[in-house]
Amino acid sequence: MARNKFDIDENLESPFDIRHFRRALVYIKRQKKPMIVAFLLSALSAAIGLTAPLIMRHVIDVTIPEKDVLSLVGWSALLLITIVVSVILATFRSRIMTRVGQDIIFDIRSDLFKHLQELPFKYYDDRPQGKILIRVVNYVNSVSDVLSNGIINFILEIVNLIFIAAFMFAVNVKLSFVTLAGLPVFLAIMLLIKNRQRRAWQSVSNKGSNLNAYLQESISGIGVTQIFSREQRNEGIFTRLATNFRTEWMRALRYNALIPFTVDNLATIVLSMIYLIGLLTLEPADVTFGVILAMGSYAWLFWQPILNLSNLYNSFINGVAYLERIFETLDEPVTVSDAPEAKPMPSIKGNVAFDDVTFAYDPGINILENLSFEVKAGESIALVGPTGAGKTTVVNLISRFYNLTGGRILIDGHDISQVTLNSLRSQMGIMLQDSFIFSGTILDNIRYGRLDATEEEVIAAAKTVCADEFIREFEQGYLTEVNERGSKLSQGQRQLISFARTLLADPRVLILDEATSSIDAKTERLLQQGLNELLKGRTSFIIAHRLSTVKNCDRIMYVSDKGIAESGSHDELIARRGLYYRLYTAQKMEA
Ligand SMILES: Nc1ncnc2c1ncn2[C@@H]1O[C@H](COP(=O)(O)OP(=O)(O)OP(=O)(O)O)[C@@H](O)[C@H]1O
Repeated sequence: MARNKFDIDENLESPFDIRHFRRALVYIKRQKKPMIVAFLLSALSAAIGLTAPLIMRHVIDVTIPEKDVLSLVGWSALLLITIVVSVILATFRSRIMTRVGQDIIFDIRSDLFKHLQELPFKYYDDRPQGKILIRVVNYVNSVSDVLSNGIINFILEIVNLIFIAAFMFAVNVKLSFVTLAGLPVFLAIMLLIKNRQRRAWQSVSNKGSNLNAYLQESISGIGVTQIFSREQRNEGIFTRLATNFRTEWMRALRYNALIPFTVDNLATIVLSMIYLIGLLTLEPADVTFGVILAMGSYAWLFWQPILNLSNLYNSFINGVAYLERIFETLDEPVTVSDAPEAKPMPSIKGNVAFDDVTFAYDPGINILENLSFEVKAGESIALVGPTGAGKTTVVNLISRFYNLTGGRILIDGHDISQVTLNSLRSQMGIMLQDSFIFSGTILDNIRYGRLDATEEEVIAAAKTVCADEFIREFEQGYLTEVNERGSKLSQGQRQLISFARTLLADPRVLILDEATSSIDAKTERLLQQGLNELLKGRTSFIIAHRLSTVKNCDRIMYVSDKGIAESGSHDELIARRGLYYRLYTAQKMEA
């Protein structure tokens, strides 16, 4: 399914599945104690609140006719106390539940983040980042309230309803049945709109997800947008997505608004019926004026939990749809993971062998086919060749970022699919063209390579790769704060920092994918000395379009036609006058 586009809706049409909700109990169970306390506080607060109509009935039927002022003051004071106590209890409950909600958010987000960190490149290749982000941020926010307050309120409203019904029947049975008569009408209306309402909210979440994905993509690509003056066009796309979102939101709200509208009208009709029937049967029967007033209050109170329950039902429906997305992410298989019997990779010497390797990103479209070669420890290998030939793919496979379609890759004779990922990758150093800089200081960024490195070691690494000089030119030197993606730094400076980071990690196998492409020729010459130091005794794979960078490598492999078309030293390949020769002479002529 094409998911990797901002305007393709995610599929949210699966029917309401209570299993997602049951699975969420894991998170709820961890909050059992505070939730029980909160529930008891709420129940107590609600029960106290329900005594008000009884007090009113007594005051109207007994205290006022007797003109007992002292008693009236006493009852008024009691009424006030019930209100104050009820408010205090509700405040405590609200505090507890805010905490519970945040703890649930924390737990789900931690699980999601941990899983996202383990998911293979393939997962990220297939979907826009914005759609991943909205799951971790917005969807988790949305379900937390349903899983915490939602559950408590649901139980509470049911209990509330039972309490109110009990009080109501205790006061007058006949008028209680008049109140209940509105229920079947309400249920029929709910049944009529529930599916449409659910689909409307699913659509809102889809449009929100699309909007988020586009926003994220636009912010990341703002440079390209401005270069190509695409602002107006992008605004058009954004307006379309935002309009879709607004339209769906308004549609969903119309369904939502139908519920209070129905409840209010039914409650008013029921209330009128109570007054009408009550007045018609007023004394000498069992109905007093106080009873009619109390029943009116209870009838009004009775419809409140029903309104709340229908709103909660709506939240549950949405919550389950969000839970589905969250669990789908958590269930996303970690396809690149440790084999059941995986052993740690022993200290790597650096012999690398491809044994009949075939690889496809998408089934049926092989990028590499039956590729075999051997590299001795300490050898430096250059991978050159046309764009899209598969050079990056070759080096990504050495670090096992993807699983092979066929064949094996061996390091020092160990099949890399049979060793633990951590032990393998921690001994590899990978530097990409787009050197990622994290928000923090330059020091932190270099130290990312080895967290326990001392400041001296960080500086030494920076010196080796010729980064020390420019870092010291910043006012704050190594403590200069850089933004996420390193927007304060030039592309070349980012590459140098990332070089220092890799050097610090002291890897046995080094992979440089266009790592020096943004460094000027003068700095590159300087860096070359450091690089020679860095390469000594390590196996290295260097991808570079600028052939002058890789001339001195022990071996140059020309990647094309799903394999290695030519392989040899620079001099050998020049003498052969083949593909490499043509590429080299073409570059020389350009220069
Ligand atoms: N994540 C991916 N999903 C599907 N196909 C991909 C993916 N990444 C790369 N490819 C395809 O695999 C082929 C090899 O890509 P690769 O990046 O290895 O080429 P390359 O030789 O490193 O190219 P360049 O010199 O442009 O960096 C290309 O045809 C590309 O379209």
